[in-house]
Amino acid sequence: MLQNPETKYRRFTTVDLPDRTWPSKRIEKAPIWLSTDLRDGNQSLIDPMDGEKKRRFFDLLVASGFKQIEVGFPSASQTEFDFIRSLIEENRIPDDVTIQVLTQSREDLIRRSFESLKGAKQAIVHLYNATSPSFRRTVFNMEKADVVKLAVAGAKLFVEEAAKQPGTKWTFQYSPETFSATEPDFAVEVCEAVLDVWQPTPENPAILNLPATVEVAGPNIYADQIEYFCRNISRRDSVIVSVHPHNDRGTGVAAAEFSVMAGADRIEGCLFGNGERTGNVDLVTLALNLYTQGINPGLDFSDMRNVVRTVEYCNQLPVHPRHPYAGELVFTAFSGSHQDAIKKGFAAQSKRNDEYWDVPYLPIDPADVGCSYEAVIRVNSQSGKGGVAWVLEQDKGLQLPRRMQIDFSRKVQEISDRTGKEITAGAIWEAFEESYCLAGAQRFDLIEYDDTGARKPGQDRVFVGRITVDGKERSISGKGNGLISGLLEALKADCGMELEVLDYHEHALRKGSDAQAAAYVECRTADGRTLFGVGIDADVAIASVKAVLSAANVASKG
Ligand SMILES: CC(=O)SCCNC(=O)CCNC(=O)[C@H](O)C(C)(C)COP(=O)(O)OP(=O)(O)OC[C@H]1O[C@@H](n2cnc3c(N)ncnc32)[C@H](O)[C@@H]1OP(=O)(O)O
Ligand SMILES: CC(C)C(=O)C(=O)O
Ligand SMILES: [Mg+2]
Repeated sequence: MLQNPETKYRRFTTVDLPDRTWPSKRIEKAPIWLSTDLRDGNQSLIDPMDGEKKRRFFDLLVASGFKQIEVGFPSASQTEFDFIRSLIEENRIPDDVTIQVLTQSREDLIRRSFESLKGAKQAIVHLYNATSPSFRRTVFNMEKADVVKLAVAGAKLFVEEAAKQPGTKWTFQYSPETFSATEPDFAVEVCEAVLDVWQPTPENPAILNLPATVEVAGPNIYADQIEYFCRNISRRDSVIVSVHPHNDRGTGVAAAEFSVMAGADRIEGCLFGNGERTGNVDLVTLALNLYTQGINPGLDFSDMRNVVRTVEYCNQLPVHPRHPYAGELVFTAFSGSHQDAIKKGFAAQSKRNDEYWDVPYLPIDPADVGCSYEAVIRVNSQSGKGGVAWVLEQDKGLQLPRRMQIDFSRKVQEISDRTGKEITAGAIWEAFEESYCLAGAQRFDLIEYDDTGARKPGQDRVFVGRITVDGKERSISGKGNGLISGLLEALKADCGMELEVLDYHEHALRKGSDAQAAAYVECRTADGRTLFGVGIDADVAIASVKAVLSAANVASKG
């Protein structure tokens, strides 16, 4: 039995901001992105990355367009320190990319951090100390004034250490860790004290990073805190307001988006939301959320499978198959009505003149993240005729007429009900061949035919052919006003197979396939059954003859 939460957990205090403006704002441009995969992401891994994995991740981040990358916590370990040294000494940092390192507000750690950055063209050094009541009480045993002193001491050391390395363009960053659980006015007070030391200017701004170290409230409250901070911090033009949402309540992405609406300029997070506990905010989702609003995110995830592969390798953690934009299943519909709508959506999209993406159930064009359209529909017992037809069309180029789709979909449904499993494109094709007697020896098989006799308007055509019937060769002939009716007549007269054609379709197959045409017939048998046949051949006339024989074979099966 669950405990009574009323006596166990406190409600989060809201911010007194009745004139908040962020809810009616829109995001108009991409924020500055900072990937902390190599620091916050790395510190959450079971086995932290070694130098090789860190380098691979770093290269991926650069290739994806990140201009600011937190590369580590240099005072944490020799591995961290050496990795940062190797980036600098091996000249691996592009000129337009700035690396960032994190340090606590402790003298030895700060000095070591600056040491790790010797020779860097530019760098962001990131200072933090927790500021919330619980941390003040429990972790530091400090009053507010002492916490301010701790931050100021660190800030002063930054200035001192930076002065020793004038060849580097330094940017200073301060995080009041646990900002979202800190009294809003105290967060401003600590940051003001740090700014007083750093004296930022619009040309050389400081970064104030406001973390939801643990996400303890709804994203709207975080946005209120950010708007409050932006309104009350001095020197706003000399400060880059950065946010660092974690995802403990599962609303990290919403918190990040709301906070940009509330005035934040920059977001720190990790690819696919890796990070402490439930993770840092997911930068892939944020970037592609912007992209699907028509805003260039400045990040490139057009080869998503490669991004997923590399991140999975480096983190030794899987990306969930339903992860937004990136999971293996996020563009896949199994259910019938979704498949129907997607299939119609693709057809409508190709007919429209504008380029705007508008396909039901697909908020992004899968091609934009390097995915093919084949996987958008897969078939199981939840699927309908549209889905089955889609798979056949993608896989074999066949465009089944509507009533044949219904006929074949029933057969696929029987299989999926029986197996309870997904039916692959290969299994669908096998079922198709089996249903319409396309593979192996059949009762009626075409050897050859001729209908090239003289034709005059109004004159009947004569179908003369050789077929096998139950494996034995037989000559057949029949008259009709066209090829198919001549064949029907021949089948009736010479084989006792009476069929009436109710509907006929044919289409060319897409370039590159061996066969060039497919023909479909819907027939009624003498005993009133309706059934279908299909013929596929390089020659459209032969395809139609095969389609009728396919129907005759289906009729013979009973
Ligand atoms: C929210 C975040 O992600 S913050 C980043 C967290 N990341 C990491 O901690 C990864 C790297 N860290 C490490 O490798 C180690 O913690 C080190 C090397 C930095 C320090 O290790 P140690 O010296 O053994 O100290 P330890 O980790 O136990 O730190 C706790 C001490 O630091 C103090 N401390 C914690 N944060 C800070 C801070 N931001 N500024 C100053 N002191 C701090 C604590 O009060 C505690 O002090 P006490 O020993 O006097 O009680
Ligand atoms: C160090 C800070 C920015 C942090 O990672 C956090 O508070 O989550
Ligand atoms: Mg963090």
